[in-house]
Amino acid sequence: MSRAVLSIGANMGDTVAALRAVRDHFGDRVVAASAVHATPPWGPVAQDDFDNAVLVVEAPETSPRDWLEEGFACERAADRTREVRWGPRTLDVDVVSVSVDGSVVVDDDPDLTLPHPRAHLRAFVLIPWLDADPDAVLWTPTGEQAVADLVEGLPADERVGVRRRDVEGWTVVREGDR
Ligand SMILES: Nc1ncnc2c1ncn2[C@@H]1O[C@H](COP(=O)(O)OP(=O)(O)OP(=O)(O)O)[C@@H](O)[C@H]1O
Ligand SMILES: Nc1nc2c(c(=O)[nH]1)N=C(CO)CN2
Repeated sequence: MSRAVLSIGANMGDTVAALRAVRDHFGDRVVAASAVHATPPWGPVAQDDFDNAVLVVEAPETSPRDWLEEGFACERAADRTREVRWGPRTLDVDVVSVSVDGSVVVDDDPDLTLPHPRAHLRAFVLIPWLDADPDAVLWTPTGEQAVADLVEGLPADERVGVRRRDVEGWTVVREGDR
């Protein structure tokens, strides 16, 4: 079984519709979904706040590259353009981590680096991930770390800006609930 943690985000257009479209795309393969979180922009570009969520998806026989390609397909469907690195976008789908038959995939391929090399720094990834899976663990070059501990270690000002939203029709599914 292949399992991926996907970080999805948007800060242009109908952001909630864009996140919903990704969730609908993965359908029954979504085994956990965080709440939608409003998050201040991470990175050097001044821009509007994002809406972010984390989906955990599972399916047999799906390679890491397949998960990435499906994310790209969702981005294309949202008319995503890549103008400025870390700039505003209608949809971003990042593959945070993949495991196959329980083993974490570690790869430094620039086209698909796993786990995502900046995930451990990002409140907009870690806080929603913790919401979907309170026991989540992230592989890092210095060993596995509980996502709860990574969140604790973030600067307080990055944590407080991330706010859980109550979005009509968006059901939170916690790991193990299904
Ligand atoms: N784990 C990953 N998830 C998604 N894309 C990845 C990953 N590793 C490498 N990439 C590559 O990164 C490229 C740029 O992706 P994108 O424009 O979404 O980056 P970004 O969202 O601006 O920045 P960041 O990578 O810091 O999230 C993609 O073409 C993709 O091939
Ligand atoms: N809060 C937040 N900030 C970002 C995001 C994102 O999804 N959420 N995506 C970015 C593109 O790489 C850059 N900055």
